[in-house]
Amino acid sequence: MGAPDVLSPPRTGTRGAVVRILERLGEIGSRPGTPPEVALRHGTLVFASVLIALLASVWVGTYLAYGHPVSAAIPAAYQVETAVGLVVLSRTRRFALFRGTQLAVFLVLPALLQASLGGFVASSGMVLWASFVPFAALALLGARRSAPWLVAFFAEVLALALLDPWLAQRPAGLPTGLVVTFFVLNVTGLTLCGWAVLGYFVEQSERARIALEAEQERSERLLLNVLPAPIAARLKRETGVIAEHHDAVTVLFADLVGFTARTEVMPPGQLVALLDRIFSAFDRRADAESLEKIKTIGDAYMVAGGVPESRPDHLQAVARVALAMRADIAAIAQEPGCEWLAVRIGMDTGPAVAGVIGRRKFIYDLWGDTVNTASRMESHGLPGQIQVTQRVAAALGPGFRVRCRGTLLVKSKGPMTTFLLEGHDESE
Ligand SMILES: Nc1ncnc2c1ncn2[C@@H]1O[C@H](COP(=O)(O)OP(=O)(O)OP(=O)(O)O)[C@@H](O)[C@H]1O
Repeated sequence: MGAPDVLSPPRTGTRGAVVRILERLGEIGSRPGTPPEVALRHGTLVFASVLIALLASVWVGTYLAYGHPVSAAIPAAYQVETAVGLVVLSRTRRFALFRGTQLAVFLVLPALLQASLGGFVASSGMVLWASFVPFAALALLGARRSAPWLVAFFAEVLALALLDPWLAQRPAGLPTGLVVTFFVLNVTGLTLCGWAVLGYFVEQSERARIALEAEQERSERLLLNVLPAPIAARLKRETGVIAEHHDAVTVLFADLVGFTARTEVMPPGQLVALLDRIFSAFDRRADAESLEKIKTIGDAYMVAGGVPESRPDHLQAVARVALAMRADIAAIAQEPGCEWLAVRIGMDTGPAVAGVIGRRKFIYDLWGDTVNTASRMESHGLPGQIQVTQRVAAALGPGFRVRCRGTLLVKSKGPMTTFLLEGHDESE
């Protein structure tokens, strides 16, 4: 069962190239086995750090050009710190260390740069960049653990505000046009970084959501393969045993006669393939009548009607399936090498308890006298025949042809009059 294509990000064109780069970045800080959502956070910070380090070149170049090497050294220090941090991260995979230093450096450096340039106005509000820190902390650490970073940012802005009159006495003296340009750059740059990081986050979460949905759908399909839908729904809501009494159900057991003996002469692969072919045909017959396949037990097949939801025609539906199963086996037995194949079918109808028991490898099953008797009808039956109880024969109704077999001594039950279901007249 292949995963749907929606899971795969685009692999071609510019978008594909960007996705590949982002994925590589995400791998840098993640140990093998890191859950995808955690790796996503790692990748986001690495991506943001690299993006901002690249943008920092604009400030480094400009301050150098205008003769402010100390101010230029501050964004350059961020670039060096990021490069060293990434190398250490890729070697140690200690993401917490990288995260802590990145946040701290990104909180402190814009404030230092602002101070070096002469306060809020002269630096074009450089401390704005530090507002990125509480947002990043929120995304990386969650609301509670990011609170100290928010407080630290506020404290920093307050300290700079208090120091501003003093800092403003030593302005960097950059041309007004450049100061305004930097205001524009700081505001737009910060917005661009925020947008890109948020966009990356949204894109990744969307992919994770789609992957999760596909996964849920797969498990749902698997669950519905082994449990009837209403029972699966109940099992998801409730814990504990599910056992429901049903007044009227019909149970069928079908056993492949001589199959066990064949295991000694037929290659196992061939035998299993034949069993698969037969049981798949039986599955189709049960599905066609909307009956609940209960299980296979070795070379036996069990199906029931009237569970988990009651239906008035449970007996007739199971009887039709019994005849169809017998016809399927008769057809396969015509094939060369399969002449030995025959099926013995038993049926009974009446009350039963149906449900799910156990905690592991559980299945939906049925219990009670009706089930035991249906099993006995099969085990005391004849190859190629459908043996049914008197109550089945009496309730089948028009269209079904039955013949009395006689009285049998049935294990655990004593003498029982049984019947053989011979056919069904479609016209009835
Ligand atoms: N849910 C079920 N699935 C498969 N087989 C079942 C189920 N319930 C009952 N049977 C089978 O029905 C048959 C008859 O059951 P019953 O309880 O009358 O026999 P028993 O006393 O257990 O005797 P034994 O198991 O020795 O044949 C048993 O072979 C039992 O395995």
